[in-house]
Amino acid sequence: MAANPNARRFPEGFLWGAATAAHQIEGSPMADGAGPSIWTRFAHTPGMTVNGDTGDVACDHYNRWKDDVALMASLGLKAYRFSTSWSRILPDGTGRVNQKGLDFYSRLVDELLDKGIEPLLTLYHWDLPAALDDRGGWLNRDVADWFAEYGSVLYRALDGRVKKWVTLNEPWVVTDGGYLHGALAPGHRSKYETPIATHNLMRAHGAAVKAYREIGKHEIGLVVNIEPKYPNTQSPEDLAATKRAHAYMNEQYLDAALLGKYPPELKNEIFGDAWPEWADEDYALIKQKLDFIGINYYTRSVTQATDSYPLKAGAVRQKLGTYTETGWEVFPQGLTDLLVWAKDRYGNLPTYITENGAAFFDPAVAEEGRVRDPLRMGYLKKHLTAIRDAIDQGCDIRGYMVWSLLDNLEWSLGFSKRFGIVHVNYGTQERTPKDSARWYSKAIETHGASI
Ligand SMILES: N#[N+]C[C@@H]1[C@@H](O)[C@H](O)[C@@H](O)[C@@H]2O[C@H]12
Repeated sequence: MAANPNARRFPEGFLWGAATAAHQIEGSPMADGAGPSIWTRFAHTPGMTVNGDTGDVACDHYNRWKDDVALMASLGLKAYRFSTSWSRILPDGTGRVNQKGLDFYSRLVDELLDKGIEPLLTLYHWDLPAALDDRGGWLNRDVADWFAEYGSVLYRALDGRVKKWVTLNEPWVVTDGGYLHGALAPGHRSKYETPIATHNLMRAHGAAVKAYREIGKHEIGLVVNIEPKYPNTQSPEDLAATKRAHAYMNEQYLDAALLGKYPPELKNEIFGDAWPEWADEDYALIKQKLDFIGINYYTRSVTQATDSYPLKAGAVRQKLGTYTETGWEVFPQGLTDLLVWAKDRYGNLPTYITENGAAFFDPAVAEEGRVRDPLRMGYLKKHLTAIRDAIDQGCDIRGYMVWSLLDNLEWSLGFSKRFGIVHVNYGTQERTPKDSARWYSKAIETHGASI
């Protein structure tokens, strides 16, 4: 009997989209009165990025935004997740509003709506105003008020046209990369600063949600990157290491936001005396009702005990695994496992997969204008199937944003890794939809039946 094509359709209202971030695609970081961000400074610091790549031009989206929205519409996208640059809106981080910066995002939102594409706006995707970093940035408790002020400017200007807001993108990466290991802006390497940055990020998240409840009338949530940890062996050491890694990456931020507490492993097994005691009112600020959570999923980690600092846990490369250009194992089952874990732990909140995708070596644009990227198509197919499986297990998954719409600036990796379903020629800025974009368009058109 022929398979029922509707058997694999996604639920009615499932939101199909793509994601980007301001610093990674916009370029023109100082245009029209904008102030520098920590990434403007970090990328211009010799040795901090591959080939010294910066966001000075990136995908020139700041100038090409209208054509990029037309491209999204041609692909049939129903939603577009993007971030706003805090220092375009508030060049000094607080106080004076740069109207030209606000106008850029207002025009972008109107164009998206005109094309029938729902905007999902992320307030913070790693590009803290340099002026605030000079005042301590995420290490200064005042940052919660600064962030709420920034969010409020945007809420007042855009709420109603924007109906899905995100406070933070991946706070774990902000702290682990920017404060513990120094691989990302602002490039600090301190076991003592990391918990403080974490806590202030979560206080800022809470303050921004509170401000939204006073101004906004729609939905707001938090986006986290989580990665399932599977023990390499059943030895006590590997099991304990896996538990630590899971608490540090997967439980830490959602527990704070949704349960009003941090996992005990953070103080007892990872940070020790570097983990301060926080006041109860901080937890009350952090734990705000959320309308949804966003999960960014890329890979899993088979975990073993190591002497890594301070986690004492590390990933084991799988001999039979398939790996992406960023060294991440392709493991779609991990997405299903994680979604079920989050449902069971946090009570099946409405959830969006706010990022999922892969960097593979893509061939150049062929003469006939094609970019053949079968590995990326296979990755997307497997992970959308994994989401479908999670939905069948009762998870309330509301949408999927492929990372990324465009090849773009991959932070410290510069332009060396391509995640886009659309190829970008950085010399000419020409956009060319890859085979994966055409495949994704069909998936959207058939609501998943063609996957
Ligand atoms: N690396 N990588 C790809 C992707 C990155 O480009 C995004 O900005 C982050 O939100 C998240 O880390 C994922």
